Amino acid sequence: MRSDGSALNARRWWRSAGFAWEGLRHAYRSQANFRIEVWAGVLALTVTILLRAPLAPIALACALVLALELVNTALEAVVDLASPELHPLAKVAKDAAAGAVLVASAGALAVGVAVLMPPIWNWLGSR
Ligand SMILES: Nc1ncnc2c1ncn2[C@@H]1O[C@H](COP(=O)(O)OP(=O)(O)OP(=O)(O)O)[C@@H](O)[C@H]1O
Repeated sequence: MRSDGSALNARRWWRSAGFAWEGLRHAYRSQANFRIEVWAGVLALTVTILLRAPLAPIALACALVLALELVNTALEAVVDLASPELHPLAKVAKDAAAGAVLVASAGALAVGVAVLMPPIWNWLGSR
């Protein structure tokens, strides 16, 4: 009984993970900003690892920006579905979601500068 339930849960989890992966692929293909943020994140993580700087704040900042960009993409799709015509509330929804990405990006930039600048200065000074 119990093992049946676990097997079912594992299958359901993999199915949900597959849908989430499809969402990520869709965002990467259709959203230029998401592609830029993915590669900026890869660059930031690579530099962090090479400089042996603290990884957790950089990884969290990158994850926050990417997650909010995905939510922004989802919200844009829902707004376009619900309100194909121009509507002031559709504008509020899209602008606020874009604002959330902007706030997270500014925060991530601040974290990146605070965490990476000291080791970058040290590295430059030692050359
Ligand atoms: N249905 C709508 N009603 C009112 N204003 C809208 C509507 N759709 C879009 N807008 C306005 O146009 C702006 C850009 O909308 P759009 O859907 O092109 O978003 P975007 O951020 O450019 O999307 P993408 O990431 O796909 O380039 C919105 O932020 C909003 O101000």
